[in-house]
Amino acid sequence: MKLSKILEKIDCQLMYGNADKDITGLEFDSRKCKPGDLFIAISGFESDGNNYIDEAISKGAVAVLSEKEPNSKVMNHAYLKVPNARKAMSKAAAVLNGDPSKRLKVIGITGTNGKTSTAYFLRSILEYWGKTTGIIGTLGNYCKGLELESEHTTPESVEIQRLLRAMEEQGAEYVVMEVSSHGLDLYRVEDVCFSGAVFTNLTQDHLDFHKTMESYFNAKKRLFDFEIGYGVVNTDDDYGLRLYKEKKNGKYKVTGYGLKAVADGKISGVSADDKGTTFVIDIDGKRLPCITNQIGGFNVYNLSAAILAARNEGMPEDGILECIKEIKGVPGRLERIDVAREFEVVIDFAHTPDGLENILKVLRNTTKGRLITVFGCGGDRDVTKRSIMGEISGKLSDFSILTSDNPRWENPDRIIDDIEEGIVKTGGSYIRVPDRRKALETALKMAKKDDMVLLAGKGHELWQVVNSEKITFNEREIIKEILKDNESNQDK
Ligand SMILES: CC(=O)N[C@H]1[C@@H](OP(=O)(O)OP(=O)(O)OC[C@H]2O[C@@H](n3ccc(=O)[nH]c3=O)[C@H](O)[C@@H]2O)O[C@H](CO)[C@@H](O)[C@@H]1O[C@H](C)C(=O)N[C@@H](C)C(=O)N[C@H](CCC(=O)O)C(=O)O
Ligand SMILES: Nc1ncnc2c1ncn2[C@@H]1O[C@H](COP(=O)(O)OP(=O)(O)OP(=O)(O)O)[C@@H](O)[C@H]1O
Ligand SMILES: N[C@H](CCC[C@H](N)C(=O)O)C(=O)O
Ligand SMILES: [Mg+2]
Repeated sequence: MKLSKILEKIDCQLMYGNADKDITGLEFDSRKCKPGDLFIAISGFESDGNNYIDEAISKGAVAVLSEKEPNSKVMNHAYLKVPNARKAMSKAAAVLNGDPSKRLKVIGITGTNGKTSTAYFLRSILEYWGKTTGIIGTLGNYCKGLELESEHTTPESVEIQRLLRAMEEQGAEYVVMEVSSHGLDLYRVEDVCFSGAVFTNLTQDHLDFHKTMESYFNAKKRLFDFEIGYGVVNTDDDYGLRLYKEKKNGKYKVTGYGLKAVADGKISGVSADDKGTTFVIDIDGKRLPCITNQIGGFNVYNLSAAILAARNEGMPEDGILECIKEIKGVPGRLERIDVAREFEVVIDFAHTPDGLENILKVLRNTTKGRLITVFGCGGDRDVTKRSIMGEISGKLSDFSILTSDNPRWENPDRIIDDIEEGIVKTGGSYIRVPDRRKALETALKMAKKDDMVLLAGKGHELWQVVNSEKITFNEREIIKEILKDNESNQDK
């Protein structure tokens, strides 16, 4: 595509060069630049892309986009100055990829917890309706057999637009997409045209990045400031209720859901056993009797959000209710591992205070014996959530094993110190086992008849991030190996 086509759509000044050049791709990382790319120089939190312009050019970039004045003459290479490089990058990506979200129906899901779960449920429901549906989120990006790599839950705008185009080419009519607060703050979804948006909840996480809950909320709220078709909002959540009240009489329809009276989609009659859950949603004078194989109070919320979004898309209610009866669970969320022992093992992705509290309450209700919890907290992330999670586990578990969960550049022992600060307040029993494999061994050795071992925090993750290295760590496999070793030791 000619650079001039992109220029037409963005607020920019052409400082050098001409706009007649052909641009074949966009790249914000100089190390990955290819011939024909437009290099976007971003001033980041860690470094400044402007320092890598020469490298980008040496790798073949033919044009540069930046917020800064050019400091070396890049006459042969068009140089565009923009007020906001991330916003310009998003627009350029949409233009270069032919604005796929204008033809697709993209449903964005935001909130602290439950995005992946709600997205998976919604995709299953839409596909049951016969709609080809792509998904973008924490578990990867998929569409009808196509699998596309990306690093983030909500990828960079350049990747998002590329993914949406690929999904459209794959025949997608719908795309369900997790929208993280980082994604919103860093303008990754600025040029995605959303058919609808869901808000699951807002509880403490990511304060390393947002600093305060208010600015975290404001980031999430941006999804609802776009020109969206409708909103589906959890009104049992305090921040959700604020959002609902603010947007209720606005430009688009907002459906509140929850157990409390204010909801438009009012949930009641929740009843669960270990095989599933039943509940009712009253909406627009109708009763929707929901029967599902899924358990966990939080999944009642996740399913309700998915049901109401599908309903807003025009899917017939009987199809939705039929689909949720046997809907597929989400990998790494409340996932029971078949250990063939008298105790049970569950893997879950709880990595926030609210997530951990919820999963522990669910398991407490279904466990006759002791609840043994293995968990840690991510390094280089919200430090203040650690002691709160320690406190929660101390109160709700019979025994906690404090271990590592992606220490990244931090010292694992220091992270555990922070968790320990919270757990000691409760008087709950615990030990520190920083090596996660040893922590799993300890838990499995302790577990007796009717006990439940919860492995929290890693969920679907098949790795442990130590410094910048991603070391293979597959909890499902490791559990099996440990149990096999224990068996053969007993046989000796
Ligand atoms: C806090 C955050 O989100 N940071 C993102 C941000 O990084 P940054 O601004 O610090 O970038 P930087 O390292 O300073 O570099 C500035 C620019 O120079 C470029 N560069 C750098 C070095 C070089 O040699 N050449 C070069 O061109 C970089 O590519 C970048 O464009 O912009 C980068 C690229 O534009 C992102 O990769 C990076 O994500 C980091 C790695 C990250 O870990 N993000 C996580 C926290 C995240 O986004 N998580 C959310 C939430 C998950 C959830 O709760 O579900 C997600 O959506 O995944
Ligand atoms: N609606 C919910 N409310 C509170 N906790 C939830 C909810 N849904 C799931 N959880 C808990 O949070 C964990 C993460 O769920 P899920 O992966 O769906 O969230 P997410 O918002 O996608 O997280 P991430 O921000 O890491 O992408 C689950 O394993 C479960 O313990
Ligand atoms: N999306 C979350 C995932 C956390 C997963 C947990 N295993 C950790 O590393 O803290 C984050 O980036 O904060
Ligand atoms: Mg997710």
